[in-house]
Amino acid sequence: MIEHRYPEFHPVAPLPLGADLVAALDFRRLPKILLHEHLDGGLRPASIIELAKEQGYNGLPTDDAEQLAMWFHRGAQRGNLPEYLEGFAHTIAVMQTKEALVRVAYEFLEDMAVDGVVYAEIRFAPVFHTEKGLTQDEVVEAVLEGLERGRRDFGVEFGLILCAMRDRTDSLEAAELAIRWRDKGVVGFDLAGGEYGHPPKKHVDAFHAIQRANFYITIHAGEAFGPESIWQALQWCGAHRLGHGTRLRNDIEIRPDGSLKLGRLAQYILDRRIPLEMCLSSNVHTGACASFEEHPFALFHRAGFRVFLNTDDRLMSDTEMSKELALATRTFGLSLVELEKMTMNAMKSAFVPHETRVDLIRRRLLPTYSMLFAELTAEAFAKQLPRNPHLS
Ligand SMILES: O=c1[nH]cnc2c1ncn2[C@@H]1O[C@H](CO)[C@@H](O)[C@H]1O
Ligand SMILES: [Zn+2]
Repeated sequence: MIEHRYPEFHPVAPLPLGADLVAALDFRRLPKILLHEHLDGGLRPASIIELAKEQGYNGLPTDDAEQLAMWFHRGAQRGNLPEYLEGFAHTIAVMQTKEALVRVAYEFLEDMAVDGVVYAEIRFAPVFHTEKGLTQDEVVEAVLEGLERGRRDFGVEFGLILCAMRDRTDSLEAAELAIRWRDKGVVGFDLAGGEYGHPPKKHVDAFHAIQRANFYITIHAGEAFGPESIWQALQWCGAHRLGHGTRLRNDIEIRPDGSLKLGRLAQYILDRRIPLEMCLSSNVHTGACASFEEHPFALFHRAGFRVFLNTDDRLMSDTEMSKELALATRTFGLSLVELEKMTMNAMKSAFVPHETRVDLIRRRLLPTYSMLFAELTAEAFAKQLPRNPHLS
């Protein structure tokens, strides 16, 4: 594949940046945007053990950090969403005090810095963190405190998304909580939890409250249920983005000649540029996809949908952004142009003001990508030079 961004400026014919060069990149160096990750799905195993001791929680299956990581990962790979979600009982159990919440949020941003993420949206359900007496407002305040400290210390920008849970009946309260905390770090509202049997339209009151406040909505849809759930998320609930959207694949037909026939829903999502927060590892673990190779991410991407990659639950799915990008690059032969495009897609879809998005694109994304293009082009030229036997 010929890959070049500024051929008109180049004195010589552009060189193909072969897939091998791109795949050999250290993916931590790519400036990344993460919009779909759960705070309670990404704790460090060692921190869980320490926090459990501090809070007197005896329910952990082991107090060896490596074993614990493996335990979470094993439990999450059973091929269905309800079992995937079981591990959260333990992470939530150790996130019940102000100190614990501040720490987990702070460590999240430190992990983001190590992974090369420059802007992250993190989500969680405050209602799960009141077992020891914190109010939901105190819970949000503590998480924001940890995130603010993390922003100062690690230079990673963030936005917080509050989740309502689809099997509960208090989504309106969750929406009101999100609205109360907007302008203080909360940037949007989500609906999470088991999808099957819990249609988003049950929560229209919550979504209408968000819409009336001119606020932002993303909804988990099309992960464990089909296009009907995606359609409800968009047309009943007014979602601005979709969490996963994987099963939108069922609304796209591949004709024998390889061309695509889009159903009305898929065409709408394409035309309206609805962002799809895709999560490869998590989808394979929950059974939304049988394998990485069969994941519709590349199909969507190459058909022009506004897609980008995410981690979902770094602990449960044993992943990080660099890993997801490497995996996608190797599985689908992504080029550097495609990686950059996907990162731009994510930044454009963030729930922060337009000016902030443009600023991050200019300051954090474009310069690093330009440098990487230059570096890889130089490497490709160097490979073509005849070997000089006098220089070792
Ligand atoms: O992939 C997912 N699909 C649906 N719900 C999820 C997923 N990962 C986590 N949660 C749910 O969201 C809550 C708030 O963060 C978690 O407690 C978990 O129950
Ligand atoms: Zn999720």
